[in-house]
Amino acid sequence: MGFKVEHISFSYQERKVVKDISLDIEPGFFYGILGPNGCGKSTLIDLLMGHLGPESGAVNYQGKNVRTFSRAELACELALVPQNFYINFPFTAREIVLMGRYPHMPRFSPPSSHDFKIVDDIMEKTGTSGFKNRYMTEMSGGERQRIVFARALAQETPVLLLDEATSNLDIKHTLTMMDIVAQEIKNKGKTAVAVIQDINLAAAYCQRLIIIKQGSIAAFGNTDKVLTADNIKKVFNVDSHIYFDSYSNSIKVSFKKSHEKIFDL
Ligand SMILES: Nc1ncnc2c1ncn2[C@@H]1O[C@H](COP(=O)(O)OP(=O)(O)OP(=O)(O)O)[C@@H](O)[C@H]1O
Repeated sequence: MGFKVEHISFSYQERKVVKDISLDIEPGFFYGILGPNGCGKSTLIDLLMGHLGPESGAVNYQGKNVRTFSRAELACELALVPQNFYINFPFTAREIVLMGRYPHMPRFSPPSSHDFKIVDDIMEKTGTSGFKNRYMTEMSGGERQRIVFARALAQETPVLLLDEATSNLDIKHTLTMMDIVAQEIKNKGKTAVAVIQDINLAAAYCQRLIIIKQGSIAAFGNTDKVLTADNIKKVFNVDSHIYFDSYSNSIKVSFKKSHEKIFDL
């Protein structure tokens, strides 16, 4: 059933940043959210997660208002890789990934051998085993981001929400993370909704795009239908050329720089 978002609006103080958004997010697809800085992408993720409540309209998940789920219930359904993850307590990387198992553990019970196996398998898969005993407070931004991704996988939820989850990652780890998300969708029928700044990365992985401009939906649909030069111009005010790239087997966007050639490259 997925998410049914019905006419939601949200303001910070007096300023409306989400304006009458309606969306159906069907299970089993990779959705990308694109749009300029400050257009409301992270706020939309917070509304989907139930962290924020809309001032009008509703976010329904599996036919029920997301705000009526308990925190524990939601943690078994939705896992978030946030844009920023701050921690000042010296947990090790493995302890953080193990936190992804908490929603599945009976109250006051220690983690089982099954929980530890899931954690260790996921750390292996995400290439994070090498620093499992290191403190999160002593890791680089990209290393921390990979651990928070591993924690979200350990939660074993049907839905993954990613808010610029690859922003600190090098190209190898970016592709690894996106491949893992795509496999989770294909093999386990999961749903992913990812805020992505890199339009070409979204084009390569996302089956459907939600393009936002100033808090409203500018375009929504299959990537090959909505990723057009017209939409990019309308939303980002940038000229572009869209083509199919057989090497990456995906749509690519080439952007026009300023009209004057600045340097000879
Ligand atoms: N806690 C807050 N209080 C007041 N205004 C906020 C708050 N959080 C965000 N905003 C404002 O709401 C608008 C939407 O913010 P949001 O973080 O959703 O944008 P975004 O599309 O995710 O941006 P970016 O691409 O820069 O991450 C922005 O103008 C931002 O300044």
